Amino acid sequence: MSVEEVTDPVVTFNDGPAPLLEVQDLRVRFDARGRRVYAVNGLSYRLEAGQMLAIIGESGSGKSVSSRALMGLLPPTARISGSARFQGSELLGLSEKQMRRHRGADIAMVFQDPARSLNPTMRIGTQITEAVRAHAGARRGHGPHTPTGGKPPDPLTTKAAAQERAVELLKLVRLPAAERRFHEYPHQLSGGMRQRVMIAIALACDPKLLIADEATTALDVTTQAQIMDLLLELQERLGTAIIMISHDLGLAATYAHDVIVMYAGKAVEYAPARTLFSHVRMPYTQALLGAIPRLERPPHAELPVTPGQPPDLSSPPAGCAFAPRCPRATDQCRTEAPPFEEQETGHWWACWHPCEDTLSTE
Ligand SMILES: Nc1ncnc2c1ncn2[C@@H]1O[C@H](COP(=O)(O)OP(=O)(O)OP(=O)(O)O)[C@@H](O)[C@H]1O
Repeated sequence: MSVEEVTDPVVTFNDGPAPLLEVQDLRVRFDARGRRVYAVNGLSYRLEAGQMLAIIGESGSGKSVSSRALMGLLPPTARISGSARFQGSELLGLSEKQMRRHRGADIAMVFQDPARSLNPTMRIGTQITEAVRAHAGARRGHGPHTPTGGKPPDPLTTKAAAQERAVELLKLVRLPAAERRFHEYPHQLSGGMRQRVMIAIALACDPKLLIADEATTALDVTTQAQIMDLLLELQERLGTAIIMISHDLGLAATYAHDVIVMYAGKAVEYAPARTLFSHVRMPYTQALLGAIPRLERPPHAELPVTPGQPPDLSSPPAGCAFAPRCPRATDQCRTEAPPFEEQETGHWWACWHPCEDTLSTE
């Protein structure tokens, strides 16, 4: 089977005003060393400005790959198809130069490991100042150190103004003693502080969309809650839309407006958070809910969802990918993939034998 041969009907949304981001039938496969991996297999969703969408699922379900595809951050072995329209314009298929414009001005990403993303040899103030100047340059179509081609330079490309903005950003992300920390190196900061710095760098471009990929996973639960509160506050104050990628349904339930549950590269359930958690339909979501991480669980431990493993994405099964692990599975599930459809208003799922409300967590 190849991605091109997949016959799932393409999800279509009811007409309405164009959202900030509309992803339609996103597919990503990797071709390397004679092996083909079907990492994302027809993902569709909409994200409105100022909203938070959580993408949830076990390790390997395609959460990161689907988001990196939007940012043009996948290796050349990736084959991408579908559509991702950001403010009405297509992101997929852009050249690296065109994509850099978006990364520099509209969309930013924060990753799990701030220690690796920050330069250990540079003071954090310098790193944020550079980001501010680079984005100001990108807005004007030039870098901080390149000629302006007759255009007046953006004030933020000057060092002093950019430094001032950098301190402002550190205060915005509530870094304690921002002015002092400005002169420190990453190793002098705690993990939570470093993540605040990464968020400050991401905000340097005033993004309309922030993708937080397991941004709090490496942190202890208290710091995790502080960072999530910060993201929520920024979203409310600045109107930034957020895609939160996480293993953690508890975080999604607390912070997100909408939730997508992914399994084996597909969305299997998608609804406003309140609907999803009070009327779980997909047995996989039900299994995840039974496995919300306990406080003592190590942060990177696999979710003990339900016995069995997700399928090998180099040979996806013909029927429902969750069938081999699903207590409700029948022969139909093993042979025929259930369509992903809006089965109740605003609530999408892909299951032949969905859970009834009596099984929900209400
Ligand atoms: N560069 C690559 N080449 C081949 N396969 C890849 C590549 N990157 C990711 N994959 C595969 O794509 C699938 C989806 O990976 P992805 O990182 O999106 O999962 P995830 O849900 O984000 O998992 P995690 O929570 O562990 O980050 C996995 O099977 C992974 O092994």
